Amino acid sequence: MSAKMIDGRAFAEMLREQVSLEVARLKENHGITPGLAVILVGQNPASQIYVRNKGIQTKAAGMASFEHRLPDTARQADVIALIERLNADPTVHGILVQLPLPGHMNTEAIINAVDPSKDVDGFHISNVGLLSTGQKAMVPCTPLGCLLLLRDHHGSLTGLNAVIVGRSNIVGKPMAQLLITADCTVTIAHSRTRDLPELCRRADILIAAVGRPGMVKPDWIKPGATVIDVGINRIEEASRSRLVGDVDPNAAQTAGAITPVPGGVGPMTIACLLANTLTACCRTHGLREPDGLAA
Ligand SMILES: NC(=O)C1=CN([C@@H]2O[C@H](COP(=O)(O)OP(=O)(O)OC[C@H]3O[C@@H](n4cnc5c(N)ncnc54)[C@H](OP(=O)(O)O)[C@@H]3O)[C@@H](O)[C@H]2O)C=CC1
Ligand SMILES: Nc1nc(=O)c2c([nH]1)NC[C@@H]1CN(c3ccc(C(=O)N[C@@H](CCC(=O)O)C(=O)O)cc3)C=[N+]21
Repeated sequence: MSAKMIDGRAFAEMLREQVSLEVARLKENHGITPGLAVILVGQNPASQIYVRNKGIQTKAAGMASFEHRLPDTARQADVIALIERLNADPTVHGILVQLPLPGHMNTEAIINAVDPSKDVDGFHISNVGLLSTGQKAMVPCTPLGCLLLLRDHHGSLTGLNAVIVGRSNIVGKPMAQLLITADCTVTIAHSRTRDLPELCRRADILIAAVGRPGMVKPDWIKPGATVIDVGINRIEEASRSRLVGDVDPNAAQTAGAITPVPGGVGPMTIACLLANTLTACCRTHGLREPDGLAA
């Protein structure tokens, strides 16, 4: 049997369409245009592509897009001064600082300089705390995207065993919080986990967020399980570069459903960023939040 391919690209397009409609309504009824500011420090080629795509999709949704590029040589104080300016700017409802930052900068200090109500990445300690205590937070885009795909596929997630491979602050940990709130039984695995294949075989929902091409093998998957491949790995092959996930493509023969790479979680991340910007804008202005866009 071959798994159902979960079409993240199509789902993300639907989500962006929904965001566009709400943005148009906000403009029409309240004269407000949601704005997203993205800060890019340095020349990381992958980051440049992501930031460009974000700008294009932000504008396509009818929102205002502000891009701020700083050189590698910028000082941490310059980045924080810029963030403070954006915090105070009423036309900016969301602020994203593209990661990774250059090595001489303290990522935590920079993330925590963002006004939590504009923290559309959901990385600020206040939002992390709100999420982990089950309160209304800004939710990190990638885990939110995974949750929306899982809810769409399963309906209720109650009682399902979820195994998350990866414990980063941007994917693994917030993913665990969301799935706990969705009444899954959650296990987080990492590089020190013993007998990872055996643990994965117990998962009804398996989430791979590791950064190792094809690490998750077909015989690690419980027949019929849902597999969400968060990994984005660029590999060089026959002098061309292509994107692969953390899951071996042959896993589709064991899984019940699986997200492809590309075309799975990646497009959902950007769609959720736009949804979060809209949510932040509605909250700032005390307006009703559109249904179905937040966790
Ligand atoms: N689709 C999207 O929108 C996004 C995709 N990504 C992709 O997701 C992947 C993970 O990203 P991110 O969370 O930032 O990565 P990190 O490098 O921050 O975390 C990787 C995690 O994987 C664990 N790990 C590493 N090797 C193994 C192993 N052999 N067995 C088990 N666990 C292991 C690490 O364990 P330990 O903690 O013990 O070191 C760590 O917890 C990357 O490919 C990244 O490009 C990331 C963000 C968004
Ligand atoms: N502050 C911050 N927030 C982030 O959310 C953030 C970040 N920094 N740094 C980098 C990672 C990575 N990330 C991706 C977003 C979209 C795709 C995406 O659209 N992927 C497409 C393919 C794109 C391509 O072809 O390169 C796909 O999977 O189909 C991938 C990865 C967000 N991240």
